[in-house]
Amino acid sequence: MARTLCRIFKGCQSICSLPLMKTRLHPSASVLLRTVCVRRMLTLPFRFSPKAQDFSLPNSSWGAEMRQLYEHYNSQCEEEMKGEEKQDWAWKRVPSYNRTLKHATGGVYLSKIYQSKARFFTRNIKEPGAAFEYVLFVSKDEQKCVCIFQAGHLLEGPQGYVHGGAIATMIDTVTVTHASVLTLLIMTANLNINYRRPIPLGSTVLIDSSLNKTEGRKVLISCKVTSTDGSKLHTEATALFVVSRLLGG
Ligand SMILES: CCCCCCCC/C=C\CCCCCCCC(=O)SCCNC(=O)CCNC(=O)[C@H](O)C(C)(C)COP(=O)(O)OP(=O)(O)OC[C@H]1O[C@@H](n2cnc3c(N)ncnc32)[C@H](O)[C@@H]1OP(=O)(O)O
Repeated sequence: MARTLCRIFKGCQSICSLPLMKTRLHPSASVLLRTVCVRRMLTLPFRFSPKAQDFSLPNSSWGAEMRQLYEHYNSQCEEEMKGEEKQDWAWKRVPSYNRTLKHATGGVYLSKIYQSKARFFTRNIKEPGAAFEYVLFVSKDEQKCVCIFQAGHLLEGPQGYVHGGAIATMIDTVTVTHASVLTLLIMTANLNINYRRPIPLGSTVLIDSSLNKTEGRKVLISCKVTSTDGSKLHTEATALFVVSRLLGG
């Protein structure tokens, strides 16, 4: 029991320790939601499991480019010591699980009872590297989110290139994660995508997401998919998220 409580606490801590952006929606509602979630977890007869695979860590399928970029951002995640003072991190890696509730709780596995077969869309293929291989980092200072995405062979659309729906899925995933850092319980209301240049299957690309503005319950984010050196623009998009009415907006 003590261990379980400790895990829940750590899960919530990891949510709270995610980059808290300068612009935030409903800060009190967000804290309230987190508190309510924890209370619910504690009172319901859920089964907990310590086994929560974090899919955003390197695996054998990652190519050299993916690894290099991962190292680049990951090295900026560590806390730096300057003199006596501990400096805050510039970037933070966002852990990724195959159930939505694990996302929201930072890895705490709540239940095998509720929709036990449900799996997060981008994390439901067992073979590493076969489909969506990605890792996300968020930047507190720049209010940005960057995703390194390696497109596996199961994502084919036109021969040799990535399916437009798979690209849309990744854009939705990256921007929704970015918006989730601002507030929980959001839904994609609008996703507007321009496909400029096809993405070769098996290649690694960067997906950059920037906060445009927040307006009441609305969060507007823009997103670009480019080659890893930034020279080729593959896709650009804007996304609108609406905070659930549960938060009293
Ligand atoms: C360590 C821990 C890590 C934590 C980090 C977290 C990581 C998180 C990662 C993973 C989590 C997993 C999450 C994955 C999910 C992926 C995202 C999806 O695929 S979502 C599914 C697809 N979307 C739907 O199914 C929505 C269906 N639509 C609706 O439910 C409603 O229409 C909704 C909620 C979007 C809005 O409904 P209303 O009744 O609440 O609000 P109204 O009054 O209609 O709109 C509010 C404002 O928004 C504008 N609006 C609404 N829809 C719009 C639209 N399509 N275009 C433009 N404006 C729109 C309206 O005009 C209004 O604006 P005015 O306040 O008047 O200025």
